[in-house]
Amino acid sequence: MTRITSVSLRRVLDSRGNPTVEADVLTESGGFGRGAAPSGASTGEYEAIELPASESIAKAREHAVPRLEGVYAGDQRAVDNALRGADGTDDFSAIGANSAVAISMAAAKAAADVLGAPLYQHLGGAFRGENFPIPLGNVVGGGEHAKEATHIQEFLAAPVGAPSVSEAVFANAAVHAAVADVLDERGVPAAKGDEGAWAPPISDADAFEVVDEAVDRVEDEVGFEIRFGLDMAAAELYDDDAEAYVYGDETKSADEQIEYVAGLVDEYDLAYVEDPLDENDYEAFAELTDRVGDRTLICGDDLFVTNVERLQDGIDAGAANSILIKPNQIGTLSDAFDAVELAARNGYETVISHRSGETEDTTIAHLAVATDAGYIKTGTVGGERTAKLNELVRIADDAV
Ligand SMILES: C=C(OP(=O)(O)O)C(=O)O
Ligand SMILES: [Mg+2]
Repeated sequence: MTRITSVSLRRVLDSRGNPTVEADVLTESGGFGRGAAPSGASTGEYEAIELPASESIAKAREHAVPRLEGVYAGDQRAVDNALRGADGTDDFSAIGANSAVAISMAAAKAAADVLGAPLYQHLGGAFRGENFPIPLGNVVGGGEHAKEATHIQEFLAAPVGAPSVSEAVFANAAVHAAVADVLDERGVPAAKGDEGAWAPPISDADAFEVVDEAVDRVEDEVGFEIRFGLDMAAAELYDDDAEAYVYGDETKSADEQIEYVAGLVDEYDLAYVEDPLDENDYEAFAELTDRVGDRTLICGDDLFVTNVERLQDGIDAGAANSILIKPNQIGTLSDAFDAVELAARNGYETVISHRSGETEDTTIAHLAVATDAGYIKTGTVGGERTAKLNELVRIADDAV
């Protein structure tokens, strides 16, 4: 029996030290699941709404919890429909997407617990667990995740030739360490940003050199192909009034930005470019994808916000060839699955992603395996990041 008997909610710390929502779901037969909401810093304009943790908890206790009692935890759509019904808005602004996503994930885990199956198998079925995503590892970063560092938000190691997920995870950690060596050799001090990437006070051009060198060194060491990619988080660089992308004292028009990114793809053989353009500019996304989409992934994060309607607009426009999936951007696992399925039906690659504010929750590692995602973006070092990476290693080792 997987009927939900209780849902409890509490405030816990996230990796930035901010309060976030944790949910516990219990079922009639003693199944237990716990989920915690992550939180973004460079959030997209069209994301579901996160409320202050205390307010979200109070609203969810009043409106959602009574509706969830008696619902089958194993029927994820019923759980998520109950959450949507309790909220009554399109963007979870009534109870908060933070409580919604924490409950949605906790219910899935409670159902898996009742079944005695790993979460990825409950979500993805019996034939999942053979394919693993390539982890994209943030090794240098700035933007909204670290002040006085690069304008580009994330430089991401992409160990595309790794023979196993474990070797890929360790390769990314080695690139992270090699970046520290290269920075040290150049006499550049570096703190870390929100996701554990190095946040050196250097130009974007210098960061490309540093990451390229670090990747080369580790590639020589491990003997398989490692490339790198970017999350430009360009909506954060875009100034609506100036109609330009602002890089400190320099600005670029949309055409110049397309030219710049296309040049970077070729110069550095980039495997992946996320949000290279503003979240409202489908047309520019389409132009860039037309130019370089045959040799790199152009991924929409703030552009699509895990939302099937925005993704469909992108598919119609030819904008991008991949989508970032962040369950808290949309509020439930069912909605996240719908976005993955629409993407897959249209030949878009999927990249399951963490947020810059994270917890020890490992749901996204299971989600990536369950959905057969090509990639996962979940950092490189730091406890809240390694929680997901180590879970992937355990799933591959059949040890969850
Ligand atoms: C993980 C990201 O950052 P945030 O969680 O701050 O949106 C991102 O932009 O992809
Ligand atoms: Mg992003």
